Amino acid sequence: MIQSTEFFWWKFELVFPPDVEESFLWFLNMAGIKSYAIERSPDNLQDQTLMVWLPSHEWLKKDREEFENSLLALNKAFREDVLNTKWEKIIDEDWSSSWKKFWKADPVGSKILILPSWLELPDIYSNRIVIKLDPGSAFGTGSHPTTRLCLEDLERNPPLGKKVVDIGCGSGVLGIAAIKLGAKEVRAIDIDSLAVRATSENIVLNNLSQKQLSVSLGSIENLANQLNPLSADLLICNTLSPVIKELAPYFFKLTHSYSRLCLSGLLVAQVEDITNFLSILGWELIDSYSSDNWALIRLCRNHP
Ligand SMILES: C[S@@+](CC[C@H](N)C(=O)[O-])C[C@H]1O[C@@H](n2cnc3c(N)ncnc32)[C@H](O)[C@@H]1O
Repeated sequence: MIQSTEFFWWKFELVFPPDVEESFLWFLNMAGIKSYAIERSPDNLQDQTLMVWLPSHEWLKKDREEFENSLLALNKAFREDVLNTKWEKIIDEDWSSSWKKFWKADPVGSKILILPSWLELPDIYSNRIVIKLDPGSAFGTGSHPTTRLCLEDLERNPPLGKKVVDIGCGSGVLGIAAIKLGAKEVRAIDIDSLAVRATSENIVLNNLSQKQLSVSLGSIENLANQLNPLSADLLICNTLSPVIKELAPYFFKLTHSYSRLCLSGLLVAQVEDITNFLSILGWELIDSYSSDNWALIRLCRNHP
């Protein structure tokens, strides 16, 4: 039995270059770590600091050493030099408020504002479409380039009156944006129960109804195998390239002849490979956009 006085958080910090972020986030996901924050340089080009908060009773000395060694080995694979790491004991502090201080109201594109739920709307952004977010422990603060690419794409191609499916919804940010930009209905799904909880909470925060935006736990096959799968006009999926490849065979089942796919989470270098892969499954590239080495692609069906 753990006494409350014995409990504390380990805050671990690691500085890393932006081009290896995908690998580090993938590693954290694999290690089951969902509570982290990243402090980025304003231009997203300099080294950034990853912070994770680990409960002391689950992360004993050997676990922390193993974790740090695996991260450093990953880092070495990309760079010759080993970057500094730091462990800090955080006593009497709730991790969920520790990372909140790294968040600000964040304008995206020309119309959207991501507003952390604990902040007031700054006057200068009062004419923007506000998406209130409390990400809980789920990915999707809107600050990651892959999420921004999706939000900008929704802004460029507002889904007016459309039915949308959001696979891997994280905090629900994309589904909420889709509704606020005119979508009729969004079905969101995620394999992570924390993401489903965060999305449910963010639906309420943004005064949306379950009819507008519904969320469920599972993967694409759960949606596709439902008695009445939604025939989506737009399918959004922001996750990594290997996951998109796994999900792709289900895209036809959830869409119709004139549907569009909006896929993000890809590295620019992966676009050609994934486009060729999707072409075999009946999807044709319409557009691609990139930011900081990340890419988003839009596709339509190349046959009915
Ligand atoms: C990069 S995050 C994107 C979150 C949010 N959509 C955004 O754009 O910020 C990817 C999300 O996909 C979820 N995910 C990964 N594999 C999945 C799968 N096979 N089916 C559904 N969700 C999945 C993860 O749990 C995570 O929440």
